[in-house]
Amino acid sequence: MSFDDFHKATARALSEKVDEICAEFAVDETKLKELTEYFIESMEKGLQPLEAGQSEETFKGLPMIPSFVTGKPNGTEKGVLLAADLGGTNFRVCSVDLSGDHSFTLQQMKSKIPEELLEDETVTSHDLFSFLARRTVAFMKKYHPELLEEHAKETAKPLKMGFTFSYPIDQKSLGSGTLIRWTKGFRIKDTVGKDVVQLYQEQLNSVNLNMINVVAITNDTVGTFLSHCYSSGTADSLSSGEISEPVIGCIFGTGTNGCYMEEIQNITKLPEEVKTALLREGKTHMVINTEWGSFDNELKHLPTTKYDVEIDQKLSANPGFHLFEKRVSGMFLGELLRNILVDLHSMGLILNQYRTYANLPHRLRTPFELSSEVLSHIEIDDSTGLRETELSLLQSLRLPTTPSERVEIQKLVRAISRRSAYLAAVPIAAILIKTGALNKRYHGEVEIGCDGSVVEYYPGFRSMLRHALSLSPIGPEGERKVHLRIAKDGSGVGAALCALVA
Ligand SMILES: Nc1ncnc2c1ncn2[C@@H]1O[C@H](COP(=O)(O)OP(=O)(O)O)[C@@H](O)[C@H]1O
Repeated sequence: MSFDDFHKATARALSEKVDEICAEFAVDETKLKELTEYFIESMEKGLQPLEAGQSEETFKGLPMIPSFVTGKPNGTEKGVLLAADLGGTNFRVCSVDLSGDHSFTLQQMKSKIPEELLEDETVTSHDLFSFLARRTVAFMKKYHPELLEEHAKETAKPLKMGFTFSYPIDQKSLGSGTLIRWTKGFRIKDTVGKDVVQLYQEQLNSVNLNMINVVAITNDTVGTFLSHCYSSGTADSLSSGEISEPVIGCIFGTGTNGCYMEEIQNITKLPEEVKTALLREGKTHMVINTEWGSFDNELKHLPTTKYDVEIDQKLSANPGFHLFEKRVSGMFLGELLRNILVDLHSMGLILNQYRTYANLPHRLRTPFELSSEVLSHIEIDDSTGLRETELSLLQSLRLPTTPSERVEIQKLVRAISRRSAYLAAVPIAAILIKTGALNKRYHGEVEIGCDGSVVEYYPGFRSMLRHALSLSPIGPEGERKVHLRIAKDGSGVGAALCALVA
């Protein structure tokens, strides 16, 4: 065989293998229906008390965590509040001034979480929470020296803070929460089982910020929902004739999660005395943090490729958990592509200038090095010879590629993102069906408040999600009633709103 023929044969073999992999990533109408039905079943189970012998730590179903938030803001709330937000990549401290007319002003300081807090196995809770307290001091000094001064006086009132903590916690009240398990990077063992509000407050006290009272803990998803409720229904949207109702808050960023309002009657896992007390106060609904990243941890219905198994079992901090998240969220999209490329290389189909695995560029061998942002550039590259893809891969991974390899890489990227967006439609369709939201009121139009870089910036993510909604059991008619809204600064404002009602 000539050199040229050999190359053509390899390119053909690569293309065939890639098509085979892409087919494994496909999610069709039947699968969407099956997944949506199973999601509804999982929600119903998750609202019930744990069975004998089960614990929050080992429970494999949908966590469906009661948030103790029992009302939706309507945009008339007022006041200055503080908020802190610990996500998977950043820690933010903000002050929020709610003006009472659906608008607010926000000041914030964002700090990247240092690598060693995420990776070092010897890190303790003290290390993490003292970092958070030090960043809080930095924020107060920079943006609110007047409040610090004020608080030197004895007459000063404490400042309320809401803490957005985007990891599964067990809550018994709005003001405390025990960590169930870390997800998205952290591995700090001694935090599990502890009240993270208390850990944060102790460190704030020890840096002389005891005038800050952490009064509410919430989840980024619940925060997104509340903030969306506060901003929604402005004069602008009403004059455009919209009468849609906020029903879901969701995140598609480093991780993925969602929340909605459930009838308190249906939350049978709430202790009877709590339920009766709430109902006596006239509360009828509570926001449920579904923790949908954990949907189908038993892998009864989720589409699963060998790459999903590899990432979950060998490369993630929490094997066997958050399996939905590992197929959908920003943290895993690039890692899926990286694993596929390494596998195709091991079959001799791609990157053949590197003889062995050990010869591959270091970055291609490093787990979680390839960010979904790179995939977002490849997704829409229509330049000649996919030059932008070439540059993106060179820049991010120091990886040179041939034009025909790039065509195959783009196919893979599109298959990975499409599966992510299609799966993202499943919980949304399921919640709309379970709550009957599309049949309520006259038109049944609903708003979904979304936050996170993937839903905000990944090209085509929202339209793919919508397409999947139209294929799902809510059908094209249901899909048309859904308004996806980006909830900006959701978690900060949401936490402030939580602190306000605490
Ligand atoms: N332009 C982009 N396109 C696609 N994904 C992005 C983009 N920018 C950031 N991301 C991904 O989004 C995730 C970060 O999500 P983000 O919502 O910004 O933060 P977090 O979820 O940690 O609060 C990362 O996985 C990152 O790779």
